[in-house]
Amino acid sequence: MVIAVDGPAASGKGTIARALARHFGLPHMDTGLLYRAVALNLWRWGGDPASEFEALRATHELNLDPSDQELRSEPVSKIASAVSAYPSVRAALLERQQDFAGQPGGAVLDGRDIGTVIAPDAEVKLFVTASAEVRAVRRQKELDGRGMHVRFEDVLADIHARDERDSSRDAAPLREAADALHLDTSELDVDEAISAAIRLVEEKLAKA
Ligand SMILES: Nc1ncnc2c1ncn2[C@@H]1O[C@H](COP(=O)(O)OP(=O)(O)OP(=O)(O)O)[C@@H](O)[C@H]1O
Ligand SMILES: Nc1ccn([C@@H]2O[C@H](COP(=O)(O)O)[C@@H](O)[C@H]2O)c(=O)n1
Repeated sequence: MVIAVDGPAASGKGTIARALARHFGLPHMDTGLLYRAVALNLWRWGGDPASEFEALRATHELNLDPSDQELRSEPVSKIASAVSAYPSVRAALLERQQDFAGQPGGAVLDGRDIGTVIAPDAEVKLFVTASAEVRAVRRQKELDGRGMHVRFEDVLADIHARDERDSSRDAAPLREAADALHLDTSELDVDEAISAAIRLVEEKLAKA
């Protein structure tokens, strides 16, 4: 079974995807980390994020170490958002994601284009969202926890900017798939959001 989880920045899709993977005993891929790894490569060798050619070079020999704290740093987040708009960068990362989704037994993947591009035939698609303000509160708290103190207005502006870039790009824009189940977590805490997601998946499987 493949479960596709998409949604905007800090909507809680990663938290939900990890919990679904645990609940259903499936492997999980956070596809945002791939774009972050490309961004980190580019940043470390001083490449120019405005150059699609240089961004594509940064996809070569991609070593992804999810424990690398720099993957989640602000400069890398900004570069990841920029390079993810390049069609050649997306194409370079496609096979890795589709292979993961296609493994025997299935998988859970979260990102922006899982239900629309990576796994359009996924048995279950969730589109996780929350208001921009709620997402900014969550992101600010997360950054605080990592010792990075950023003004709320700046976090909110960054969320708006990322939403705009992710939804307006030509290559695999952030879109809710027509057959996705919509989950708004604005009023839900983590446990409630996870329970709601598990319920939605189980209801969908029961109908199949
Ligand atoms: N329902 C919720 N209520 C409160 N906090 C939440 C909820 N869901 C997630 N969070 C917290 O919000 C932050 C962002 O969550 P998460 O990383 O799951 O979002 P995301 O959509 O995967 O983000 P991104 O795509 O930007 O990496 C985390 O600190 C997480 O613990
Ligand atoms: N399937 C995806 C996943 C991510 N992106 C872009 O990567 C950036 C980092 O992703 P996070 O989920 O870790 O925040 C993000 O800004 C997206 O633009 C993507 O395009 N497609």
